[in-house]
Amino acid sequence: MLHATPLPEDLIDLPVVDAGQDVEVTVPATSANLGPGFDALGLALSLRDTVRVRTTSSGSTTVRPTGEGAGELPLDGRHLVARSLISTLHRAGRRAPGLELDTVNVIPHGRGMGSSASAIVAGVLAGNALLPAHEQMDAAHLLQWAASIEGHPDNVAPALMGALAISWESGRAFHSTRVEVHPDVIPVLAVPDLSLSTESARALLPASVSHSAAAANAGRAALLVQALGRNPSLLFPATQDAIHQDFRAPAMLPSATLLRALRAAGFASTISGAGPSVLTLAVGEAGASAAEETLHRLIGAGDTPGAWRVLRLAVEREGAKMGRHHG
Ligand SMILES: Nc1ncnc2c1ncn2[C@@H]1O[C@H](COP(=O)(O)OP(=O)(O)OP(=O)(O)O)[C@@H](O)[C@H]1O
Ligand SMILES: N[C@@H](CCO)C(=O)O
Repeated sequence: MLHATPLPEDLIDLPVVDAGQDVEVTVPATSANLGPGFDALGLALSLRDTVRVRTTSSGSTTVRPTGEGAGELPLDGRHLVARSLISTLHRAGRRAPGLELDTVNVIPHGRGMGSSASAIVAGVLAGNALLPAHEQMDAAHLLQWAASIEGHPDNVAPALMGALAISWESGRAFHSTRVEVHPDVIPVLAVPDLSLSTESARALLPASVSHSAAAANAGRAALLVQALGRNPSLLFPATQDAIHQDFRAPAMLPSATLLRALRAAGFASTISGAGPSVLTLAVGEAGASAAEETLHRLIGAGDTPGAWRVLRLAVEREGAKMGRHHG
């Protein structure tokens, strides 16, 4: 992920974008990996963060966050949305005359629900919208730029496009295609009160995996696209992973325990993103109710310490949305 960088001296002379602009962007949460699709598959979820950006002539950047993370996040240009916005302007050879950001955060942070990707997408889209029309990036470049800031495309792509995104890397370029999800698929999330940074979770992964594990994941990931798009009855075998969840389990033991119990009960459950939330892909309203009841029972049994939130969501069909305030 992008790290805080002070404005280098040679950027101070960049031309500014217009002051007095007022844009708003909303971006969905996402769940990446979905079991076997490590760094490739991601699903948009029906929770949205909102960011309103005004360009001012103050010469400084002020962020007013509310909701998730408020009180912990930086209130200036180090804030991830602001950093992503500012770097998008610099990429185009521009800078802001001054910025005011108001953010309403609903997506939990460090829980495997794509909060950093949503923040980056919000900043990149807002920055792009502040540029003169002929300097703005198209959809392919927005994906490329946002994924290069995040480091991998699997959250950024569904945050931009909605539904299921299949992403791949070719050389240093990220690509993605959108797949419509079967209407019976209902995501149910179990979100613990402890957070885990993606950076720490990635540090637990081995440099290589066996040929047989890679082959198993390739088959299940292919099956998962069919299961999510057309035949949800295949979701249980399609969500089996062999290359990342076990390696990360020591950093999220309650989540690993919950995942094992859910799969033993026949639910298509995975670790959401880098964890520690647990995602269940339920089928139909009855399936989602059964998942919720099972989750409450397992959490109540005391084998998974800590406080948990159970969220019955929907697959979000729409990706990030931009608007502009006038007057
Ligand atoms: N809306 C936001 N505004 C500012 N910073 C944010 C926001 N959302 C996330 N961040 C930053 O990103 C960090 C979380 O990112 P991280 O990649 O570790 O987890 P995640 O994106 O929530 O989970 P995952 O990538 O596994 O889905 C937060 O601790 C915070 O520093
Ligand atoms: N594919 C990423 C998703 C979390 O950002 C990971 O598991 O590390």
